[in-house]
Amino acid sequence: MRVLVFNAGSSSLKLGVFDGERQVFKASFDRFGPEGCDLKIGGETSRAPQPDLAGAIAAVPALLDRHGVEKIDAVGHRLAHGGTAFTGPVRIDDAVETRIEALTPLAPLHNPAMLQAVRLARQLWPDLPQVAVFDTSFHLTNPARATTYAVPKAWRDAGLRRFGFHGTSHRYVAQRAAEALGQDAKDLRIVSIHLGNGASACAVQYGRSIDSSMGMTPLEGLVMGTRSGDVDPGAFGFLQRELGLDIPQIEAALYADSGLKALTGSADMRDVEDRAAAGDLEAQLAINIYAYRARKYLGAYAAAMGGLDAVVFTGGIGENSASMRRRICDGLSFLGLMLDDDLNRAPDLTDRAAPQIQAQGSRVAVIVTETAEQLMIAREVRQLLARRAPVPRSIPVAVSGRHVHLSADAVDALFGPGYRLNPGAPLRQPGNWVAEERLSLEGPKGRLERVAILGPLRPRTQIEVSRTDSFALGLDAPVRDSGKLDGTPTVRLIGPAGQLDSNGLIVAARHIHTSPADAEAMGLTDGSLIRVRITGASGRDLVFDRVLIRVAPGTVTEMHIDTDEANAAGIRGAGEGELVGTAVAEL
Ligand SMILES: Nc1ncnc2c1ncn2[C@@H]1O[C@H](COP(=O)(O)OP(=O)(O)O)[C@@H](O)[C@H]1O
Ligand SMILES: CC(=O)OP(=O)(O)O
Ligand SMILES: [Mg+2]
Repeated sequence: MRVLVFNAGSSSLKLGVFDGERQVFKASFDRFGPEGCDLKIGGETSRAPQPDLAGAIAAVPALLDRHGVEKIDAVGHRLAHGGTAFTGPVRIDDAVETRIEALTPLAPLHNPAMLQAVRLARQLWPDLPQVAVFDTSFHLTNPARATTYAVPKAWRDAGLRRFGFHGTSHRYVAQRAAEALGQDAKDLRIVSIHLGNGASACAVQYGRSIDSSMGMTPLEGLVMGTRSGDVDPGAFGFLQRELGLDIPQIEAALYADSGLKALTGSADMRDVEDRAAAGDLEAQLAINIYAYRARKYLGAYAAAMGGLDAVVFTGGIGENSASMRRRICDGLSFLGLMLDDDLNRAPDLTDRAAPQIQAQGSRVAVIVTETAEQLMIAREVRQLLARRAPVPRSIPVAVSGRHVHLSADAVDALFGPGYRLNPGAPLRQPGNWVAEERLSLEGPKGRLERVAILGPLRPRTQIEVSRTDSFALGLDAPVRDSGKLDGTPTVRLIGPAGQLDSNGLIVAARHIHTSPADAEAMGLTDGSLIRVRITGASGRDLVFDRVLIRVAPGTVTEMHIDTDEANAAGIRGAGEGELVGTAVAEL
């Protein structure tokens, strides 16, 4: 299948034609100005007359004609804002186009050009499938504590929340970094730093985005080409009182006349670096501000994830500016992150290489790689068009009350050296049981008594509670997949023979255990995320999105939810779920 991809950014238009994974045509327009722009085709750069993005998009049909690009089977489009409505790629029809248009005020620098590309392509190829891929959807896994602004409820009810952008890029480079390290992204805590004209950092914890520096709009966070990134919201009142500016004026200036452009007169990091090297003090300050902001987010995300395994740089600046990478990473040896200057100087990024540039002995890997938004969009288009609808079937639902999995050391500490737990009632998953023994949990706020212990023993102690329980304990338990325990809070376990302070306190992410045969029959694969409708006698039916599929031989198909989720769906003990759709895949 040949897929044409439009990636309209805020300062460039990138085009790609992909035959499967192979890119057969590549072009980009950038550095727009009144006298035209740079047009890159393959590796050749020439000047073209288009002064802006709109002109470049209008010039695409002639460009494709000139280069004999034909026999396209589908078209993919990058869209910046998908709100909460678009959780993954979607076939574009009139209704989808209207919904995308409604989101334009939230991405005024991006959605208009992107929509222009959509309209042009739908006009040119009315019979081809057209697919929108959204920057925001990768970040829909962010927990509420990351997406919620502390503002009046009426504002939040109206939709004010954080989203995050550059999701296609963060997803690709995090995955690429994991591959380069020979590890599974599900075992890594990665900070992805995309520094293009727009810039954002993203915390990718065990394969999922848990936070990113852009917010409701692509204005929050890092310093960018023409955007401010973080500013005190108190600035709005100040600017109105002191300069008589109204909100549209302030907003327009924060999007288009701030960032590097405001600090130096040029939005282009190449110019800023050249001027700084020639002794320009404003350019030097701009570089310092830019790097300092990025370094702060890097440190913040290491803290948010409870540790850091890898940092990956991408985007025009992240890929090409060794000095910016150096400045961002300086002073982070306390995190175990040290750069190697020689490796950093000129990493070879050809053929999607992802070289490591950390120093010997650095605990944190540092990777540079070219982003591949167009390739990812082409993949998403192929996958969406090939996707077999999941085969609906009913799935038994089990409600997991609070429980603990203990290590052998923990059993010794709590029940006495050499103690063996007594297996009681068997669980549905073969080989698993509830022990006859119980223990207590204690946190700074309170205590939970008679907590169940599940066997067999595990290499690491893991304590699974509901969100409500975590507040009763006074601890902030993160939502995690089983076994992903680094950086989790410590809780006191109290047994008859002793007590033990152990980390490993989590709220278990909802999931479905299934066997390879059942997964095949349902059209599902390990690691995919699906949507399940829970039906019960209570009439409080609920659709759970993003339920993780865990395929393993010898398992009985069963969905596990916690007591908070069960209460919300009005089920007790056990219930039934029905597979109703597939959500976006994770990394
Ligand atoms: N060699 C380089 N050194 C420093 N910055 C560079 C270099 N090459 C490109 N850049 C910067 O990359 C930014 C554009 O990034 P890019 O990812 O292409 O933009 P977009 O967000 O529009 O896709 C510009 O600020 C440009 O100056
Ligand atoms: C969302 C965003 O900022 O995109 P870009 O970097 O292409 O401007
Ligand atoms: Mg970009």
